[in-house]
Amino acid sequence: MNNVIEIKNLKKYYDNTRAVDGISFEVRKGEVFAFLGPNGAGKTTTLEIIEGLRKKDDGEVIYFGRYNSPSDFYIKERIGVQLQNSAFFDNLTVFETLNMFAGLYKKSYNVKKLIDMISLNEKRKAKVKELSGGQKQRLAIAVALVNDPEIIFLDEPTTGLDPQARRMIWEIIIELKKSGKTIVLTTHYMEEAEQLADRVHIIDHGKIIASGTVDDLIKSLKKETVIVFKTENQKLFEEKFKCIIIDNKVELETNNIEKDMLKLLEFSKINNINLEDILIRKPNLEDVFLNITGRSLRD
Ligand SMILES: Nc1ncnc2c1ncn2[C@@H]1O[C@H](COP(=O)(O)OP(=O)(O)OP(=O)(O)O)[C@@H](O)[C@H]1O
Repeated sequence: MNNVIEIKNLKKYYDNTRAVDGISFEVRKGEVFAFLGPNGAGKTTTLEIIEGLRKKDDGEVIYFGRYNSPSDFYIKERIGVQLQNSAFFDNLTVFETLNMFAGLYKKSYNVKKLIDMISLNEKRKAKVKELSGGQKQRLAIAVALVNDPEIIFLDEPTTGLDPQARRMIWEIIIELKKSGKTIVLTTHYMEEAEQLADRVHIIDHGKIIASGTVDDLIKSLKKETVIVFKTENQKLFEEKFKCIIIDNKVELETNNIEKDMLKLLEFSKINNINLEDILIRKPNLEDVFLNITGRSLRD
């Protein structure tokens, strides 16, 4: 039995919003499973239903092949949850906070080791209110680990953090995977999914619109290269070459870079148009999302 979680036809509607619109997937033991999607796609709602924090309207959540209630004590002892916004007691120290949470479980991780794991040793006596955003987020992950869970849910663990703080969290997640934990992660950062995930499920308007390994998803585009440039005449290129405009740049996906590059340059010369900041890159998950939805992940 390799699936630790199976989700069947999950639904959650709010008035006119189909927050989760009939999604099914499974999470395999030991993998980093990522939900990638823009704001409002339904990631948090899905996660919170699986965690037992929100009620579903329909569908099934099955843990370890047989338990269908996340609020069962058996399940609670085996999962760890980091919410998108965690509220801690401002005046407790890092050590006191973790010690308090550890006291809630039958089995708990050694708090000193946990502090080591999240590299907050120097801050163990600091009060929560004195921590930086990245340090607070690492504390939130440590709280999720306090019961030494088999499955860890991380809801947008690096949102709003600077690149260095983000990397520190990525390293913690990589170490957790190495130690055999299963990690379910949501993110709207394509790089995060690319760096960490064994399998990515792209979610939009409450539906899973693509899933697979990062490589498989990118290969599904069937394009080898993307030419990116800036110009003041974006519309002209959009019409003539079926380019996409994203972040004020023009992007052309191609399987024949020499031919298409020449065409672009000739066209710009004939029409006396300047092309600036030309670069060539490999396709990424952002392109996958764009090709399916016609929108950018960051819209
Ligand atoms: N309690 C609620 N009442 C009404 N609508 C809600 C509620 N919670 C979520 N929604 C709506 O459901 C949709 C999905 O929201 P959800 O928070 O799950 O998305 P998300 O992908 O996690 O986005 P974000 O990254 O912004 O958190 C959104 O349109 C949101 O406005």
